[in-house]
Amino acid sequence: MSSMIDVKQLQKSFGSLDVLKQITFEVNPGEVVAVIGPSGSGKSTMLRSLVHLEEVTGGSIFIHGKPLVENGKYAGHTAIREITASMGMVFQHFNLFPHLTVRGNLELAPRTLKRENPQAITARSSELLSKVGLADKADVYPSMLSGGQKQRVAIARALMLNPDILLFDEPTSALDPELTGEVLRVIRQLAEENMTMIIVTHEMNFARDVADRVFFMDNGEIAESGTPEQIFGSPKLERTRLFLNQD
Ligand SMILES: Nc1ncnc2c1ncn2[C@@H]1O[C@H](COP(=O)(O)OP(=O)(O)OP(=O)(O)O)[C@@H](O)[C@H]1O
Repeated sequence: MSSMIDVKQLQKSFGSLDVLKQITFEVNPGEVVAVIGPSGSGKSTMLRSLVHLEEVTGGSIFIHGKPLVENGKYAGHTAIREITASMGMVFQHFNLFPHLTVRGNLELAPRTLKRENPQAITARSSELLSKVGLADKADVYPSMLSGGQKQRVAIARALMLNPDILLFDEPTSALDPELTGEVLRVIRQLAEENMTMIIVTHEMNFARDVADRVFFMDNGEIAESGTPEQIFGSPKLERTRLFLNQD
């Protein structure tokens, strides 16, 4: 089985700060990977590198076997656009466009790309808003929504271009505790539908339940990786336990 995401010796520095130190991992189709670890360990930078929101300083990223960057050398603009279009990203702070309605947020990218006719795009945005339980919010502006609703809109938006990989950067960290459940339910449903996902999260119970594998990042490295049972259950993983106990 060929891997969906193949990262080799990924390296990223900001000046003299080595944020990613030769990170290597693979993600298989349909796999859900939860990334945990202390603040500043490089989780966001790793995720953002996959969708070219950060340029790495060394190493390789292959998506579906296609090189986004190989040994530190980036593919051309067209190839980068094609490769990153197969991935959707959901951010901590939703990043919705405030001047567009919910439906406008979903339809902006597909309308700009003009790959589908407008009727097909509208049918798809309606379908995805139903999927995240917000069919009745199509015509409202983001400012009218709760944080949990905004994040569900952001997830629906990320699905509009039919990605086969979804990346989540702390999707519930900006939410009041009572609103995290509705967002986690949507992510769990996507996992049941076999969406390939990498989820950076501080929700340990969620990571334990939904992930096939857990990466524990520390100081720019994947310090430990394994099944949730291995990561959360083994007394051998001292560094991980220390972090989990702090949380
Ligand atoms: N644009 C930047 N310029 C300089 N340093 C940066 C930049 N972006 C991130 N860093 C640094 O890189 C390190 C890793 O940051 P990153 O956001 O990837 O960590 P993280 O594990 O996601 O942390 P958190 O859980 O707090 O979001 C931090 O020390 C951060 O200060």
